Amino acid sequence: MPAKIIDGKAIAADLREKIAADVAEFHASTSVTPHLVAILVGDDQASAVYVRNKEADCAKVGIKSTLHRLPAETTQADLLELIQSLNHYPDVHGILCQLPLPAQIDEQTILDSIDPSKDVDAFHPENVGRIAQGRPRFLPCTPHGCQHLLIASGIETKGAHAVVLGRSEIVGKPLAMMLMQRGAGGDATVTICHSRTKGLSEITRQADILIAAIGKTKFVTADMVKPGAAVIDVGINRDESTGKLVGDVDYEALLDVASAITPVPGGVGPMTRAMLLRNTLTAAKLSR
Ligand SMILES: NC(=O)C1=CN([C@@H]2O[C@H](COP(=O)(O)OP(=O)(O)OC[C@H]3O[C@@H](n4cnc5c(N)ncnc54)[C@H](OP(=O)(O)O)[C@@H]3O)[C@@H](O)[C@H]2O)C=CC1
Ligand SMILES: Nc1nc(=O)c2c([nH]1)NC[C@@H]1CN(c3ccc(C(=O)N[C@@H](CCC(=O)O)C(=O)O)cc3)C=[N+]21
Repeated sequence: MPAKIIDGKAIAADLREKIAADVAEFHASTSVTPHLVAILVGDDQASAVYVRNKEADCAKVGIKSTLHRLPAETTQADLLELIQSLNHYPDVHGILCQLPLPAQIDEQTILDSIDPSKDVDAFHPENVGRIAQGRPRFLPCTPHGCQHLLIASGIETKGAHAVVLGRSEIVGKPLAMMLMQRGAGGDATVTICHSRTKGLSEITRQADILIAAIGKTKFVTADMVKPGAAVIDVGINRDESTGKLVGDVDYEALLDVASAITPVPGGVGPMTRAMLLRNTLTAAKLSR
């Protein structure tokens, strides 16, 4: 039987409807419009896709959004100054600084400078620590999106072997942490793989749930997947020849192996954006 295609676009649209209602209710009782500020330094490709859709998403749910586009040669001091001013500005509830940043800027310094109560990416060490301890303020958008896709598709994480490919601070590491936590969308037995992992395909073949977040086109092939596994493809890569967006897994081949799979586009990407809206509302509530 061909894999069930997990429709991230539709699941994200459902989430947005709920968020729009919550934003309206919050506004009715406080007169506050949640406000998200995104900062894009230079023009990374994946970031450009993200930015393109973010503004429209915000408008759909009644969230105000502002984009600061800074040139690729922006200095760290200038970026820090902008973030400091946004930290102090009461009308700004969420701050997101797009990664990666140009080489002259130290990412950790920048992420550490964002007020943790406005940190809608959940990248600040205080927020990461809270996630690790199982008492989150914000959940990171992409991992939360993946987890929600599993829950909404009825894929049991409890007791499942989840294999996460990739250990980045933005996707792999926090996702592994969340899948391991007690409760809904958690209670999985988690293995994390990275570029130094030996015998990768033996490990991926043990996965009931396989999550690919490595940034390599069609890296996960059919022989790496156990028949019946659920596959979540986080990758957003540009296919050199067609110019289209493609994931980290060989989607066509996996349709005959997996029990469920997310497409790219239309899988995790829209979920990331929906979770960002949710976090912006949470940040606005925190500011009261
Ligand atoms: N859909 C969405 O909403 C989002 C999508 N993305 C996409 O997800 C992908 C991953 O992003 P991100 O986590 O930021 O990427 P990073 O480049 O930060 O991390 C990639 C990870 O993959 C590992 N890796 C690389 N090559 C291999 C290999 N051959 N075998 C095993 N592991 C490998 C790396 O290992 P090591 O640590 O050893 O270097 C690293 O841990 C990208 O395509 C990105 O565009 C990202 C964010 C959101
Ligand atoms: N601080 C920070 N936080 C991030 O969360 C972050 C980041 N920096 N840098 C870049 C990556 C990448 N990322 C994407 C999110 C959604 C889509 C997305 O919406 N994808 C659509 C594509 C739709 C289209 O083609 O326009 C889809 O997959 O269906 C893509 C990429 C977030 N990231």
